[in-house]
Amino acid sequence: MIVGNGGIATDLVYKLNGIEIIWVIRDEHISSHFLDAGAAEFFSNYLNTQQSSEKIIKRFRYCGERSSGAALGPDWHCGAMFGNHDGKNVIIEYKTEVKNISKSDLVRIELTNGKVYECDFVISATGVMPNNNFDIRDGRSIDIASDGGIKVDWKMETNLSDIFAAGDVCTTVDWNSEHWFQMRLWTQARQMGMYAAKCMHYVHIKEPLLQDFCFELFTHVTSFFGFKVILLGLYNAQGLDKKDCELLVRVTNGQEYVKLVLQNGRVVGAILIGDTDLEEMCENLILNQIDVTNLMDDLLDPNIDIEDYFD
Ligand SMILES: NC(=O)c1ccc[n+]([C@@H]2O[C@H](COP(=O)([O-])OP(=O)(O)OC[C@H]3O[C@@H](n4cnc5c(N)ncnc54)[C@H](O)[C@@H]3O)[C@@H](O)[C@H]2O)c1
Repeated sequence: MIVGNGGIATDLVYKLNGIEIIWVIRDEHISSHFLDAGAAEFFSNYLNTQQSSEKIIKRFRYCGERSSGAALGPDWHCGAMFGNHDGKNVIIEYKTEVKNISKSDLVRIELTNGKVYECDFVISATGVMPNNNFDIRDGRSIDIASDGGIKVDWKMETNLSDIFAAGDVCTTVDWNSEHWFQMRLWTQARQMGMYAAKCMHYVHIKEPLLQDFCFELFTHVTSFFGFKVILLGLYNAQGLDKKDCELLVRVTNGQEYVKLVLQNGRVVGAILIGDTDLEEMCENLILNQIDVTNLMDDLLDPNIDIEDYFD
């Protein structure tokens, strides 16, 4: 049984083969932490896919076996994992949670929807919680945000001067980034860590500092069910009034899912699944805020090379 609907759960459902999986999610569609209902529908055909061979990866791969150091990033698991079941079968239990777990020979799980399952093991992948449980020797206290994270300003500094926080433990407050928002992801943790070090140095040498450009635009690149997934800007209209937004969607089953989020005729976010080759165009459209009202019909027309248009 896999409990949770985020990155780890989605990765594992794809990577585990030769096994029967019961996937317990609180939401109405899979992978809701990242995807909208349309994208989840696109992936629904791949739930029982047996992953055969790894695609060739053209980037440096991290390995945790020989050394310690940075997080493994997308290499936190290697290759496919096989059980001893004939084939693969994924059963999804929507809009439910675990009510009770007990252990005899097998693990017995009672769900809030009344169903009871017995399984060999349970993987709980229900996200991260900031660990804010520490004391400062001189009795001063650090400001904590409502989600439990340590509040940091745009220089990653807490309310106590010379104390900085970065990554999952912190919560960004009053950051004026139009197209960026915080999400507890290893990519952001890494960027924040490097940026915090730079901020500390600049505070120390008392020189002015500009906010790092990686906080200008939310970007996350990953892969789900063997497809490249790129999330840009306010890709799910995060923080926007949905009434003001328009969506442009192009779906080619088995190949790609493209969704652009527009507000006042300007692209503010995008979900790109598959080898769409649209990421650079979307990034530029979001950052430049070009009015595309007159181009709506052409923007996702596969017969028009829209990138040339903007060049
Ligand atoms: N290196 C990588 O490529 C990689 C891959 C996956 C995840 N991660 C990282 O690992 C961390 C944890 O990942 P994750 O998948 O656990 O978290 P996540 O934040 O991606 O998703 C958490 C999910 O759990 C659900 N949830 C929360 N409480 C629940 C409950 N009581 N019952 C059922 N569902 C519940 C939420 O609705 C959400 O869908 C994240 O920071 C993530 O960035 C890294």
